[in-house]
Amino acid sequence: MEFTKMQALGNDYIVIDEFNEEKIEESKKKNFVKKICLRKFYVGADGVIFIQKSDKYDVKFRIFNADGSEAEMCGNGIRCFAKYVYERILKKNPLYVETKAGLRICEIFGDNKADKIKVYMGKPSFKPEDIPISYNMEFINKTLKLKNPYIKEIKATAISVGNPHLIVFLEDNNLDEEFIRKHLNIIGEEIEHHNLFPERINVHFVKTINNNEIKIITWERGVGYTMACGTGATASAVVANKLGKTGKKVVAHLDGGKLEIEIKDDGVYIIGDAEMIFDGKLLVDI
Ligand SMILES: N[C@@H](CCC[C@H](N)C(=O)O)C(=O)O
Repeated sequence: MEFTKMQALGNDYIVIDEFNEEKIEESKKKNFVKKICLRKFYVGADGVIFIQKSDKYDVKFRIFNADGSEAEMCGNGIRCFAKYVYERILKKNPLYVETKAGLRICEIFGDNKADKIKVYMGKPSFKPEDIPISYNMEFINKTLKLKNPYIKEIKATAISVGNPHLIVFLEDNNLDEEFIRKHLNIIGEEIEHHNLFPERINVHFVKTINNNEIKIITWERGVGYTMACGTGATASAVVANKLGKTGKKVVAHLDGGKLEIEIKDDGVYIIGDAEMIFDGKLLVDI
């Protein structure tokens, strides 16, 4: 079985091209993803992207986390996907992409190659049912009770950008980066599985640098610590703007690099790149 390893901001994915034929049976996808993402035994990645035919738009994007769960959207993954589709399947620009979160539009910059990709990320929502969160009103700057030994409660905001995110500002919680990095495995894991979030949640610890820059440490649902999360950066920028911390154009600094985010009336846009690392052929049965 052939695959391509790609990365965007250090968020790494195995891309499987099923545009013309299904390579992994639907019922086997979850277990396949869980195994192939194991870094010591197989290829290793934060997740797997499947490229499929769409009945509605140009092409269909499916993203699975390393634990085998299927997510609705992925901001870094969709740039990897768009680069692959544009360079190897369909030279169409912009690309209209079907995702579990709805339509996403990828505009490609570059002559023959997709050097940069601008993605329309849709409209964010704070509605509890969209996230989902078991709370009777919008969860904006509210207190979340925790049980770990390091921190008893945090002030945070829950938002959906197609997938669920909880945004925690370090400055609003008197926390510093070193503390979060040290205890991220415990705190991130607890929040991801908190009973307020029936479908679990991605968690981001954000520091406001100035009116147009933020810094983010990410814990991803179904993966754990990752070097970046595109939907998480989008969500963080929207919440920072909503809380009056930043303007509508923000540069997010992530452990894997920088992402540009712009909030407009019709939704949010991100601009960044993606890279093909290698093509591979799986020699073991998974
Ligand atoms: N890394 C991604 C998000 C991938 C999905 C996420 N872990 C979820 O379960 O919602 C990104 O760049 O957005």
